[in-house]
Amino acid sequence: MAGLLATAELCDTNAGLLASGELRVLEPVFRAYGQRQAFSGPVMTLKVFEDNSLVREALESRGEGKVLVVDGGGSMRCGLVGGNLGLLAQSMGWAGIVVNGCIRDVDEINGCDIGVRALASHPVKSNKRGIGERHVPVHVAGTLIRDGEWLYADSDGILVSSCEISV
Ligand SMILES: O=C([O-])CC(=O)C(=O)O
Repeated sequence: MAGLLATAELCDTNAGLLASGELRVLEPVFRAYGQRQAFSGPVMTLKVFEDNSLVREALESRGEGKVLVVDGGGSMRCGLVGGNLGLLAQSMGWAGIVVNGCIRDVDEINGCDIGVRALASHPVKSNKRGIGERHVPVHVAGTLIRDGEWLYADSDGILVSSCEISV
């Protein structure tokens, strides 16, 4: 796709970075949502548990092409992103959202011009108590992801790199 890097090609041409761990592959546990099947950008991390206050707060700021990585601890008990937050992410210029947890309002999110990856959907909303951490290293799908690293997602999978990779 124009302007986006294919993850398979990135892995083929950066075997050294893969071996050193500078380039890492998330375990293939995600479902794809949103209009953008492929997306990439610098990462902002959040660590939360069944509370999406910090997710809303992050998406209310300018995305500038960034990818919001939300480590929701893999909870299967509520959705951390819904249709309103999907629209907010789109209007604030986020490239995508990766959720280690669930989302809801799937049909609405699928209409948004962003890329979304999540473990599953769940109809229940999350708590809103403002609890969580911003910009902390997170472990998602077997992979360490640090704030400011680069994430590349397409139909084949999701990669995280310590620095931006160009072809
Ligand atoms: O606000 C929430 O909890 C998530 C949601 O339903 C939405 O974004 O529309």
